[in-house]
Amino acid sequence: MESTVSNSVSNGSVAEIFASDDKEKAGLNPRNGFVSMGGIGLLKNLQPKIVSGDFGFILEDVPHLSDYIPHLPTYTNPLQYNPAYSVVKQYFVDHDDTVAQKIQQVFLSGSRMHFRRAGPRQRVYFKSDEVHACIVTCGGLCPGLNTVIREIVCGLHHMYDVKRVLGIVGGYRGFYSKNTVSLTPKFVNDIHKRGGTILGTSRGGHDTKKIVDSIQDRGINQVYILGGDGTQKGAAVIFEEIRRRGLKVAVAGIPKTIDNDIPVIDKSFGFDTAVEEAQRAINAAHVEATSIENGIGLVKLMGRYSGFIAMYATLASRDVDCCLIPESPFYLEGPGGLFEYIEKRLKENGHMVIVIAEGAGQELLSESLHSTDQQDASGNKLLQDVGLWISQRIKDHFSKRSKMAINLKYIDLMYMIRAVPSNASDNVYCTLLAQSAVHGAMAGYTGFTVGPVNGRHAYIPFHRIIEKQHKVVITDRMWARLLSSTNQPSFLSIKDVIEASKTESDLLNC
Ligand SMILES: Nc1ncnc2c1ncn2[C@@H]1O[C@H](COP(=O)(O)OP(=O)(O)O)[C@@H](O)[C@H]1O
Ligand SMILES: O=P(O)(O)OC[C@H]1O[C@](O)(COP(=O)(O)O)[C@@H](O)[C@@H]1O
Ligand SMILES: [Mg+2]
Repeated sequence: MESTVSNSVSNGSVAEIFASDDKEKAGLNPRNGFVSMGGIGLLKNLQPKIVSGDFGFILEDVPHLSDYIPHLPTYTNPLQYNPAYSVVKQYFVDHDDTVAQKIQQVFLSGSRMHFRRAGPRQRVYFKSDEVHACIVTCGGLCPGLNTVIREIVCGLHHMYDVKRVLGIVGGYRGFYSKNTVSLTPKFVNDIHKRGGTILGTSRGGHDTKKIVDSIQDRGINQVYILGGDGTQKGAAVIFEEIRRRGLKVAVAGIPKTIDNDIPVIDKSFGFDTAVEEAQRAINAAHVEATSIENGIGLVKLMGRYSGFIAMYATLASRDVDCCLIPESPFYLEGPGGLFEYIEKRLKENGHMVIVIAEGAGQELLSESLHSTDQQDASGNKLLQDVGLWISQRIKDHFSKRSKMAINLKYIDLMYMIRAVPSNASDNVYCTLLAQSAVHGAMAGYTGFTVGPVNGRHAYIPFHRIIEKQHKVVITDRMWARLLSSTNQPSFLSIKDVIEASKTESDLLNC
């Protein structure tokens, strides 16, 4: 790969080019595109590692321990002698291997953003007996957390002969306020069959100094952090503090979000399991609705700011007549509103199924319930129960203003879909994530989140994961597919469409 940084260097190794403290001395000018982090002022020192090549090729690289620790020794990767791997053709990922962010491209136009491809490297930056790893899980539950924990422990042990892995109990605050647990392959053997996280989790409690002190005091040199957007923000701050102290500690993030709200990656683990689990409730709602005159089955699903679970569960089921998500505003009364649509559907079919994401219609609730701006310990807005509210509004409307007698059954599925163990495909996905994270840390990469981009696992710098939330784009084809599958009105005004197009171009630019 012919690579240049601001037109001034070519043919250099990426890690060499960005032995970062030298880059200003060398007169290089990596693109100074630091992003706004929403409250993480500390990250202002972190500069993206950008390498440009021919024909608009851009590699957005991840940090490496050798960026800030000179003369680090390297070692032959022990996988070279592992009978399972040594027979695999091209087992090691080449230094120049990258993954394209977009596979669909307008001919010869624009830049082509790439990430570093995940996987084992020929040389590693840790000796097996030197590694002291730890794993922590933060934020809400998600199917697959235990599988990732298991596979990090087993991957370190079986592939790299690493014996010392600590479990940090109870999320970030566990670093400084709880005892740790020693994780061995035997200890984690069966945990993928259980929902939740064997390590426990929490919100809030992110104290950077105390966490990094604990890492330093315990002699930990690889930190695996499982969590959603909030957790990855926390991981980015931890990484920066570790780098400031000049510690040889690799920080690897594994994205966890049942809402699928993390950008760049194709999909988050546990999402498929959640969608599958939602099918059972939608089926139940459908059975209830079809068994009684003018039956309405209403199912509330998770999705704080992103309606992916509701959208995919609806598309998968085909029994849903209306899907309401946070990204698509709707209204109740008058022509084109929800009540009118319900009446029409009941007249046509005699029953109806509605799926609603927890974050949908919050602006309508605030108008009628005078909401207070309460937050959870992590600073996430606490939402009002849209399911109960809308059930009541529908009942009131049909009892008072319409002559139609309805029978509404409300199923709140919120926590049911995230406490279950992960399904087969999520288990495989979790295994790949865990192994990619282990390979990356062993190879000395740090300050990265791992995840599939167009089907290939890649190392993605933290700032790309946390700068925006991944949301359903309602001017996109997927939402159009949903509308044509349910036949529901779009509820959109011209103003909403313009707003949505703006969001779409923001997302495309991220
Ligand atoms: N901006 C931030 N900076 C540092 N830590 C954060 C930040 N946002 C969230 N965290 C921490 O990350 C953890 C999980 O965040 P939370 O938003 O609850 O869940 P999730 O990671 O699933 O989005 C919490 O311990 C929280 O304190
Ligand atoms: O676990 P809590 O605090 O009740 O929070 C529920 C929230 O957790 C989620 O399941 C996931 O949120 P995170 O990914 O931020 O952890 C949301 O869908 C939901 O709003
Ligand atoms: Mg979150």
